[in-house]
Amino acid sequence: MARKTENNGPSVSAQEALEFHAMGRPGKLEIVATKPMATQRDLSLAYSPGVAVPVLAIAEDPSRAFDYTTRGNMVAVISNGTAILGLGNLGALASKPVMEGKAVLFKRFADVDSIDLEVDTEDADEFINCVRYLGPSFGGINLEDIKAPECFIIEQRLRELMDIPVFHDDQHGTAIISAAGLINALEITGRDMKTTKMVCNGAGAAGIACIELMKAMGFSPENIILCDTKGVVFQGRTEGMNQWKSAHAVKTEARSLAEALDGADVFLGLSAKGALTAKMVQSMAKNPIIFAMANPDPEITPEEVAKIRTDAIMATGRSDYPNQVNNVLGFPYIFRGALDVRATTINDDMKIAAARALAELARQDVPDDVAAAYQGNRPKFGPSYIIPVPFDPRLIAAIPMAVAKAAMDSGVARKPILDLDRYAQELSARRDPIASTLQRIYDRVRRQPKRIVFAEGEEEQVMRAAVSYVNQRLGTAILLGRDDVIKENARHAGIELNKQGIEIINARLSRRNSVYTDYLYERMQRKGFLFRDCQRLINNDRNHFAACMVALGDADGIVTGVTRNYSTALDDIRRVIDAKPGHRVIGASIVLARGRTVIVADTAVHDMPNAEQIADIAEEAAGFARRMGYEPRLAMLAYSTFGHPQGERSERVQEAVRILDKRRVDFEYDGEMAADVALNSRAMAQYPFIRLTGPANVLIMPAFHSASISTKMLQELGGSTVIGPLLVGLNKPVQIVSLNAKDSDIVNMAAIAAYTAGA
Ligand SMILES: NC(=O)C1=CN([C@@H]2O[C@H](COP(=O)(O)OP(=O)(O)OC[C@H]3O[C@@H](n4cnc5c(N)ncnc54)[C@H](OP(=O)(O)O)[C@@H]3O)[C@@H](O)[C@H]2O)C=CC1
Ligand SMILES: CC(=O)C(=O)O
Ligand SMILES: [Mg+2]
Repeated sequence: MARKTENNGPSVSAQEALEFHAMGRPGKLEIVATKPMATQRDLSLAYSPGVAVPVLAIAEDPSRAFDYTTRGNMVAVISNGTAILGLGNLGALASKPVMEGKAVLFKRFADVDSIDLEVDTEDADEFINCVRYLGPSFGGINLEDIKAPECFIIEQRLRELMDIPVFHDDQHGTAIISAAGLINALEITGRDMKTTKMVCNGAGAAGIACIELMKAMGFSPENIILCDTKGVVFQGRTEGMNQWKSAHAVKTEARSLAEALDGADVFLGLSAKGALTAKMVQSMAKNPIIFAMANPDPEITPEEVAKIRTDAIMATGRSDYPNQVNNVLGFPYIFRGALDVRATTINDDMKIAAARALAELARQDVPDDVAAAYQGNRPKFGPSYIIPVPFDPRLIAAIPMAVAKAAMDSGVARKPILDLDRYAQELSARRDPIASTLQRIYDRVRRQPKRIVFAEGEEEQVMRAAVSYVNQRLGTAILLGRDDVIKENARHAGIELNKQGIEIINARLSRRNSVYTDYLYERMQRKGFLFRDCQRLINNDRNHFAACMVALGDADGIVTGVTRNYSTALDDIRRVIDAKPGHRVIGASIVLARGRTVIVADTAVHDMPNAEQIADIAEEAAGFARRMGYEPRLAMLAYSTFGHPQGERSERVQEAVRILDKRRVDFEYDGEMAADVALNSRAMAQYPFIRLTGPANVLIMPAFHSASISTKMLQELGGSTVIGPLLVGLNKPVQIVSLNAKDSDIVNMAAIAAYTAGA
């Protein structure tokens, strides 16, 4: 069953899907220990006798389970497989791939630990009894793919029996996401909820929950017609009814989906593949809103709709079309927020808050790192972009925050969050380990804001970075460039520069122009530069102008690099700014990998340093590590460890270690050693004389090529996040980004420049 689509998104074949699930360890999940289990002592702590201590503590005070066990961050995804996606009742075992999938999405998107449980019964009471006793294991229960009407009874009963959130994702997750998409689609088509006519096809778990939420949000009950396999759910109908359908039965002459849809504004499809025909779409109102959400195949495809109407807003549940209205946008983040306040339940206020936050996100300008989630096609709020994609990195901060606040306001939070700013930062840190390292830097810069000059002010990503710098309250952003060009480029890119904290300076027209020229000439006159050469550099080269601004105190730091290669930009800057007295300029990169942070140097300046220079690099890097908040344990790396195997390259490193010995530096260091010895305590244990007290957190490379190659490989193959190279040792804060830097990279570098300006 090869799936072909006419869009740019991923399209997968059946074979690919099977191979994906079978490759390596079958399935999509494994359990990883969070504590070391290497020694006898570890065993004594983790298991008998040590484990008895938290047991007794929890027996005395059950809330301690959140401190000593996984409970507070653990959600069970539970199904009996009676409504697997839109595939029908295929049983508990067959539902396992979907449930494993939901569990990994919890982890990937919101750092919620999750496990799937497939319960092999269709009997509601048996199912309830199975789940109700699992409460102590979990912080929340996500029910999935259980068919209506049993799902309503099961969820209702479990909510009564359990004191943790029980949330049937197909009901409420779907309702929240469709509500968010619909809020925006109504806005774009100029409709009012109260008068919008909607037809919901599918009167099961998802359909019923969706229209309940829509009504709670302001849709008029008489304007919503519900349909199922028997047609319209009208007042007086007896066939195929249940109490949940009856609650939404309306007085209408319409009996079929086709009749109901005549003139309707909105179609919500939560039924089955192919349920909506071209003819029905034809009969809908102007600018119809069509959410064909059946999975994996929608009620009608976007291609089919496009053939007959060009005025429709079209969404499906799939990731390979625009406007994916799928509950994956909700459940990870909703549980994140609920867990973080130890909510007893997920109530309507929390659901509506999530829907509104999601809708709001789609209306905001999309920054560079978010554009990457959209394959670089920066979307603009409109018919093809009514809702963010699941990979949108803003979701992790926005949705849990809204949910947690709503939980606190509605009185269901057992552990209210007192510092919401800190919570926002913690949420961002969950998405990307870099965020927690940067958090401290951002915090301090906010307390001591700085004026940063963005030397390439005419570039779009630089303007975005400047706006973000100011919006994040980090200080003033100075954009260097021609005023008219900057304004035109900003207008074209939809960037609002007209705000306090953003200044534009045109080097040629600046009243400081002659002062800077004199300053540069003073420095360069004996290095082959005439006055007019300096004048030209100040007029035309923004790196020189920016460097003079900082050198003469008109700004606190510089960010540059998106239009020049690294070494050219550094040469420009070095004409104006020297090394700090007694220091050597180096490049240091911060590498975040598997929860560890290491600083690698020199990643930018010295090609093949001699022993003296390697020792200097080590000192600079150690100082940098301290300024970043790490107590340095520094490994002088080579291909050999303590003399084996011998080689000329290693001798230079050995010599550098001896130089550091003589200098009596005040940090831990040792070498020469191979990278595995430096980073792995077991490998390190083979050298009992080693002077490091633990695995190294600063790695000094023997040469530029090994530094550059290893950090780039870590980034590309190891999935590590690398910040840098950061310039260290200059007398003034300057950071040079890479040519392909995104706005978020530029803001980080600006923040680091501002941070070092205060150091
Ligand atoms: N995009 C998303 O995020 C989500 C999408 N869905 C999709 O919604 C669909 C329903 O799921 P769910 O509510 O959990 O399942 P349920 O089994 O609880 O309900 C299915 C409902 O669909 C109706 N139905 C089935 N086929 C048709 C048809 N051809 N025409 C009209 N109605 C039909 C059934 O009618 P009857 O009552 O007469 O049997 C029933 O009311 C699935 O395709 C699923 O993939 C679900 C959750 C999330
Ligand atoms: C997305 C989802 O949960 C479903 O289709 O059932
Ligand atoms: Mg589902």
